[in-house]
Amino acid sequence: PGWFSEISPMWPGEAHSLKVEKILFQGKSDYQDVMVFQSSTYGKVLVLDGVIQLTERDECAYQEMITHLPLCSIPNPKKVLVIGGGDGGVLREVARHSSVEQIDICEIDKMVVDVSKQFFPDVAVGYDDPRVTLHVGDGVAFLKAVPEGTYDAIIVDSSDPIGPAQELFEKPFFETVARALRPGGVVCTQAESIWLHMHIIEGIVANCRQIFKGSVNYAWTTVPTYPSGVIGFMLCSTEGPSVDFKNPINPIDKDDSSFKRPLKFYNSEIHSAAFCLPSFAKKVIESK
Ligand SMILES: NCCCN[C@H]1CC[C@H](NCCCN)CC1
Repeated sequence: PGWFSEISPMWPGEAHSLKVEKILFQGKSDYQDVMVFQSSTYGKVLVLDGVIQLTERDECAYQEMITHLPLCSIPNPKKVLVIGGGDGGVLREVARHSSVEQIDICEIDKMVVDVSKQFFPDVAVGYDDPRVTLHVGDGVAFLKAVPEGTYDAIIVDSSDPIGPAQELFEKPFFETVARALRPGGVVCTQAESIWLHMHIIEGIVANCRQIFKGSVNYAWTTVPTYPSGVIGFMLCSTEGPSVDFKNPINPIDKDDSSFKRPLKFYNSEIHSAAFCLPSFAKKVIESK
């Protein structure tokens, strides 16, 4: 009864609101406030420190795009690491790729994992895959301990730069990611909104161009319940076999009945379209 408004200094002067039917969980972990509520029109909603992380109605857009943009750009991904993403949605999408043999996930906040398993079973289903290993801890420390060149793909499903994910937007972190990737390996990170965070994106692109000597591209998609209705991704590859992010080489948009649930959002056309940028963003991103 009433409305939840997502008010934050990260998007001053605006707030997306959702009508609340019932608050289902409220807690405080070692890292952040955790809340789940039943919304009137977007299903259940997960909120961390007052910021919407996912809703049942539109989480498919973000989870499918952040996963399939990198994994459909390289041949036969085998070893995949997810940093963050404790809700399990990215794991669910990675598990669709039959070439994948090992899926590691490093999530700092165990409460996010437990709350997702309790309230978002269709998202946390990703943990059921036998290839998945959960590490609860700091992604930066995890990556430093990983042998060089371990992973084919790393997906950084982080929250925003204010809070526990702050260091996942800084240069040292990108250097540990590059070291953990094989030659021609790929990383896809949550990279904010071109409407709200062009300055943050500018900094991320500049860092990535210095660190990743393969391809560096920015893609974006629509997620109605994220501020400004869009969210972006940095797609980078290390020096080695070339990666053309804009043309998927192993599209999985065929309606393959072998998947328990068909894809709701991703397909090979929207993959390529995701890299088409409006001029104000193109100017900044492609000039770095
Ligand atoms: N697996 C779903 C996790 C979602 N990650 C992030 C949650 C916070 C959200 N803020 C958007 C801020 C405006 N760009 C970005 C995605």
